[in-house]
Amino acid sequence: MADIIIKNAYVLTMDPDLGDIENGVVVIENGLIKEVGRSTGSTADKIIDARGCVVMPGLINTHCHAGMTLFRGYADDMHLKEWLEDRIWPAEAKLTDDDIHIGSLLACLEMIRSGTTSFADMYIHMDRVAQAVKESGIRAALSYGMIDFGSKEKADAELKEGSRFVSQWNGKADGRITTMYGPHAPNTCSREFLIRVKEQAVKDKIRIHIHVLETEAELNYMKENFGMCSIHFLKDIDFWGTDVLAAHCVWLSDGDIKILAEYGVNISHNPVSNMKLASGIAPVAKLIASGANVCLGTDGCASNNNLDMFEEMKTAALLQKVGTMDPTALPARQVLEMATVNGAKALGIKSGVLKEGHNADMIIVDMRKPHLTPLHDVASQLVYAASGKDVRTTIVAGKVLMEDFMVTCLDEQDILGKAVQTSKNLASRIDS
Ligand SMILES: N[C@@H](CCSC[C@H]1O[C@@H](n2cnc3c(=O)[nH]cnc32)[C@H](O)[C@@H]1O)C(=O)O
Ligand SMILES: [Zn+2]
Repeated sequence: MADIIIKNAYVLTMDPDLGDIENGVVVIENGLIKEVGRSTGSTADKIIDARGCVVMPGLINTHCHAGMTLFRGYADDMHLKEWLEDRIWPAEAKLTDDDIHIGSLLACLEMIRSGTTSFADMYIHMDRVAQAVKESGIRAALSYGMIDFGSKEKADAELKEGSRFVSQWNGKADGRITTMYGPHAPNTCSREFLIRVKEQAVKDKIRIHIHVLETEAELNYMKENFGMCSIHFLKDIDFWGTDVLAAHCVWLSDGDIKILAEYGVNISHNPVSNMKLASGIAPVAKLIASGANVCLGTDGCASNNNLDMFEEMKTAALLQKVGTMDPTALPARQVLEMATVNGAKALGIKSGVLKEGHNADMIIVDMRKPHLTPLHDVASQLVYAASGKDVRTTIVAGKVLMEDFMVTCLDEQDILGKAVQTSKNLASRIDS
């Protein structure tokens, strides 16, 4: 007997062979998808009737700083450099383990509510982020963010903590937690340090998550200090590969795009953050055309200011269209691929598609709403008309984390109360 059968659903499998199944079933057993099709002979403990709904792979947020939910609305309308150096970094210096735990639980709640089933995170106090992931039931690829600013002492300490985190948490929570190495960026980490991190990551068979060319200032800094941009610089030190997740990649030349595609680098596009911080427009259409794996992230809540991947999908499509002055750029299906299949590839997880043998990570979106009526094209509706608030049910590893808009995995009211209190206490500590 299976665990769950979802029936009467429009099944958006995101699998090129299976395609969309207009009135289909999904069968879940032992955390995995057992069957996807028009009907099933199986029976299950739990039957979910998804009439009028779409069942689809859960969305994968490939660039996040979950603990930063506590800074939602704390520092807006600023340039990245001042935003980080004058507001965010001094505030982060006052964050405690408990703060990060509550902030991460809040992030998990928000993601589960808005249809995200996996996220990639780079932050500090990562044990408590991992604890929040473990408790909530969501899936995540976690990294301790490392910055050395050219100091050998700092480099040693950061790599030690990064490695400790990897060895402590990789594969934990029944495999829902994977880990990555998180060197912050080419302009905050030294060349020597980046080389060491890459060596360690290869040795440990662990992926890498890094910010690359988010701003024009980084491009100028790299040119001044190394006579080349970050893409060529990282090529020069043998950093690139399919094991790397590079966030942002806004300031690329055509030559850079070729390099990223050639090395099979995974690129997390984060359009809302890029627009809010006025960082620029990443050449996503060109990257995809060149064969690069482009996925989608929200970035942290201090530069977004929410974790709604539906909003991110719509923004990605619109930004590419206006950026290239071409309304055919980044069509709805392609954006959905970025947020599902491509994200899974970037994190190295067997999710992002509804297919037998894959992780049972999926969401049910309720389409019986005024703003989702009439329904001519499901992909178009999901990207251009829906929002995270339309997600009715969220399932990760075969466990129902939210059902009929009720979060079942965490005590939502308790976390909301604690988050308010935590951010108040934090604000007064920052001011003192
Ligand atoms: N171990 C490091 C922290 C690095 S964590 C990752 C860092 O990325 C920062 N961050 C968040 N969003 C962005 C962004 O858009 N660009 C660059 N950095 C960001 C975040 O605030 C955090 O400080 C230290 O002790 O300073
Ligand atoms: Zn970031």
